[in-house]
Amino acid sequence: MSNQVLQLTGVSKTFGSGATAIAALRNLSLTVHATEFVAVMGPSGSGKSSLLTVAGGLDQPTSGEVFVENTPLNGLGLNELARLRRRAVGYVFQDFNLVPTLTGLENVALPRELDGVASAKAQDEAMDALRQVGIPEVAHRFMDEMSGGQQQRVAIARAIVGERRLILADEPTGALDSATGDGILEVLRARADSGAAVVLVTHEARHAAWADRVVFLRDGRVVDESVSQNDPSMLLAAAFHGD
Ligand SMILES: Nc1ncnc2c1ncn2[C@@H]1O[C@H](COP(=O)(O)OP(=O)(O)OP(=O)(O)O)[C@@H](O)[C@H]1O
Repeated sequence: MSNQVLQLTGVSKTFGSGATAIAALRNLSLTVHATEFVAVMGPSGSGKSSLLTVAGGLDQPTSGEVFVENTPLNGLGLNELARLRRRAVGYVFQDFNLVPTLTGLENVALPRELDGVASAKAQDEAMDALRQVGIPEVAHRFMDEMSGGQQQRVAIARAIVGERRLILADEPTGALDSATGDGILEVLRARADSGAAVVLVTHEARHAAWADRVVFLRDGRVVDESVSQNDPSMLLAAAFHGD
């Protein structure tokens, strides 16, 4: 299907080798289409973050293939991979990964400018993204002048700026109070509704209710998938599987 934004086929990821090898992902396959919002849940160590880093081309699978917008990542050189990541993939890291010497606005505009968008346009887009996550007031502040929650929202704005088609978010609401966290889920949902594919790692069953589908991992494998938004049985399943 042409509207596949992310496809993992038979992906395994092993850290280390020999007796101490750790299998983080085992023969995992997953397809996420445009307009789809998928929540990934599972116990600590089940491979959720590994799934995201491999899906976003930040790490290579040990075996199997990853396609982003039908482009096989393993066929790309480093520069091409970096370009594809900037253009197509918005990534929210657990530890935000913001540049401390840049302002909030500059952090959000940076990937667009690196991609050749004129500075004024990149800054307009960045301001729009900061408004969407509810913090236009931090545009001209540096990281050490922001709360943890504000930094987290800058990281989310950077991931959604410029209409990226694949949004990968690793526990993006961790530093936020529940009302602000819900606001972020709303932003991610709206991104999916307007054409992006969204993959969210979360521990919170409540957040999974925003998703079209919940994928449960255990020991690096998909052990269950629940479909249908706002289905109470899905919430129960999510609560059961969460740790
Ligand atoms: N860089 C690494 N080197 C060695 N082992 C790793 C590395 N990254 C992850 N692992 C191991 O791979 C397995 C899966 O880790 P991963 O971080 O993907 O799980 P997770 O489900 O995201 O966990 P959490 O919910 O605690 O963040 C774990 O056993 C972890 O210890």
